[in-house]
Order: sequence, then structure tokens, then C-alpha cells
Amino acid sequence: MNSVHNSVDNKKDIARKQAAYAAVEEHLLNCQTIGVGSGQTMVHVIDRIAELIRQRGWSVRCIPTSYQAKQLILERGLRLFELEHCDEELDWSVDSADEVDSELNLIKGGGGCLLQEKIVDTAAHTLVIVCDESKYSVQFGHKWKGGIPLEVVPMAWSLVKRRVECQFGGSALLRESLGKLGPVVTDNGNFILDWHFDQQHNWEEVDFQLHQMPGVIETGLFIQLASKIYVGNMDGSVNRLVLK
Ligand SMILES: O=C(CO)[C@H](O)[C@H](O)COP(=O)(O)O
Repeated sequence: MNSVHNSVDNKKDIARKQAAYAAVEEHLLNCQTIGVGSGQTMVHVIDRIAELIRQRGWSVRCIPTSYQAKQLILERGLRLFELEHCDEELDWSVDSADEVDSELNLIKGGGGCLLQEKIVDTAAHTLVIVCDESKYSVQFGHKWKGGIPLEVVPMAWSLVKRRVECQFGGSALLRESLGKLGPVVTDNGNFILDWHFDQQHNWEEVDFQLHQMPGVIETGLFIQLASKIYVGNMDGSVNRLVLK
């Protein structure tokens, strides 16, 4: 059983790598300023960016979306840049996702980095997403079972939980840390509620309503923000999804 799991995980990782390489090779140019997303898929993305920059002697400024992304940028010897020092839109941002649908909507925040991801990803002309085929879903929630992450001010978590459950149904669970006792604390000092919805919604409207709730800082709903999604398949091919 374990070796079956290992081989599926291996294939998924190869699929992500193929998609990551294709996305980087088709977007990276000299002298760009780019957003760098968070997650395991991003390791492949950053590896390829570092390789191309080294081979071609290019200079690219990388703006991280999390502490993890910052560490990867530094470890691979890339040029770290801060959003507040940037006086124009980023050329593009590259990120992964927990789920993607055919309309290029995303669920993000499984790794807890949604706030900075949304800031940096929306500061770019183009948002490019990389994932493997297991993340592709016809309808939200069919693949990703972790719920929709909501970053909330710590003192407001139980208030937001009640309001979300009352207004939209389902259950909103405070994310617990695996590495320490107590709740997960984000890079911005906030908590995360994972909202397990029990029906399909108009996600754009829900996202708008969630942003009206005092205490909600950001949501993991990335509606109509992605420009292109690279989906790596287990057979080694890569599908490119763009809005029709
Ligand atoms: O949104 C994210 C982090 O907040 C990640 O992009 C998402 O969790 C996917 O990560 P991975 O590449 O490890 O599957």
C-alpha cells in the first residue's frame, strides 16, 4: 500500500515539475520583477528560475509571498525584492493552488500564506498558476477537502466563525498547528479558519460578503484572478488553461 502511495506522490511531483518548468520557460525574461508564491510546487518553479537566470546571466527581482518563499529565494541565490520598494505593477506572479476550476478560480491558503499571496499576486499584470492534475476540479470543493481558508484577527476568530456558519452554513474550524500546541499563527500574526461549506455558492458574492465581516483579513478565494494555469498530468504532458 505504501509503495503505491509513494509512486502516486512521485508521479504527482513529476507532473508539478513539468508544469512548473513550462510556466517559467514561457514567462521569464531578463530584468523582470516577479511575485513568488508559496508551497511545495514553488520549489520546482524557483529551481527553474534559478537555473535559467544562472545560464543566461539575467537579473530578475523576486518578491516573496511568505516567509517560506523568502527563504527559497535566498537559498537559491535569487535577488530578493520588497513590494514596498516597487513603484510599478509586477511583470507576473507565479504561484500554486489547492484547487483550480475550469473558470480559473482558485482555492488557496492550504499552506496558510493567503494574505501575502493575494497582495502580491494581484499586484502583477499576470498571475500564472502551476499545479498537478489532482488539483483540477469541475466544481469548488470536489478535490480540496480542507475548506476555504479565512485569515482572521485572533480576537475575532469565534465571532467570525459564528457569523460565517450562520450566514453561509457549513462549519468554520480554527486551524490547529501540527508543530506546536494551539492555533496556527500566520506570517502576519493572525489565525486561520477553514470554512467547510456544505453547498455551492456564488463565490464572487460570498467573497465580497466575507470581506465585509469585521475581523476577516483575507480569504483563500481567488476568483477570476489567474490569467493562466499550467496543469501537469501524470503522463508527463502539461495542459494550459486560459480564460475563453
Ligand atoms: O496557497 C498556498 C499556500 O498558502 C499554496 O499555493 C497551496 O497550499 C498549494 O501548495 P502546494 O504547492 O504545496 O500543493
